[in-house]
Amino acid sequence: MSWQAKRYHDISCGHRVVGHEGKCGHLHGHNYRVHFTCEADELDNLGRVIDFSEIKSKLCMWLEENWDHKMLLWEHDPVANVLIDNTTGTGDGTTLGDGIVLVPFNPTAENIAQHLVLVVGPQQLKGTGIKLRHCEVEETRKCSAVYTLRPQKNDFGQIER
Ligand SMILES: Nc1nc2c(c(=O)[nH]1)N=C([C@H](O)[C@H](O)COP(=O)(O)OP(=O)(O)OP(=O)(O)O)CN2
Repeated sequence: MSWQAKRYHDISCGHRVVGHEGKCGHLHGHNYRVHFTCEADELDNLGRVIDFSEIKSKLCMWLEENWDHKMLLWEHDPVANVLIDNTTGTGDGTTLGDGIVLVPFNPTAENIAQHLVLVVGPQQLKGTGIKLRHCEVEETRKCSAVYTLRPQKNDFGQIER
């Protein structure tokens, strides 16, 4: 038996998809909606998977602090390498390199969802006994991608949820 608790969060990010056949290879942005699904085998003594406010503080706030209003670029993207070290002033106290976040993947919705489940979830939920099982990343209200953590077998061949 398992339970799931869900919360979504909205952020705005720039990105580009390296090698895209069409317009998505250009620098552009989205109002992303990210849906987090947390899972537990047991409920706590109040009957919760995890308090909704903890999903907010641990996962939604991670998005807010790390990615919101930033430009997500693949670390191997040649455009990123031009921008990241660029200290050319823009006249308002910022530089062209400000707000660039290098990520270790081409920033499609699929790769963003996978990174959140495999890297950010375990880091942010460490010690809680809760898993980030599933993440859906909406680029627009029409289009989204989903990554789901599959149950794995332990050394005894038992399914570990
Ligand atoms: N499977 C995926 N396909 C695409 C992704 C992605 O992350 N995963 N990303 C993009 C682009 O980022 C693009 O901005 C979105 O593309 P698209 O839906 O074609 O464009 P619009 O939102 O402008 O939709 P219109 O209906 O054409 O206005 C592309 N594909």
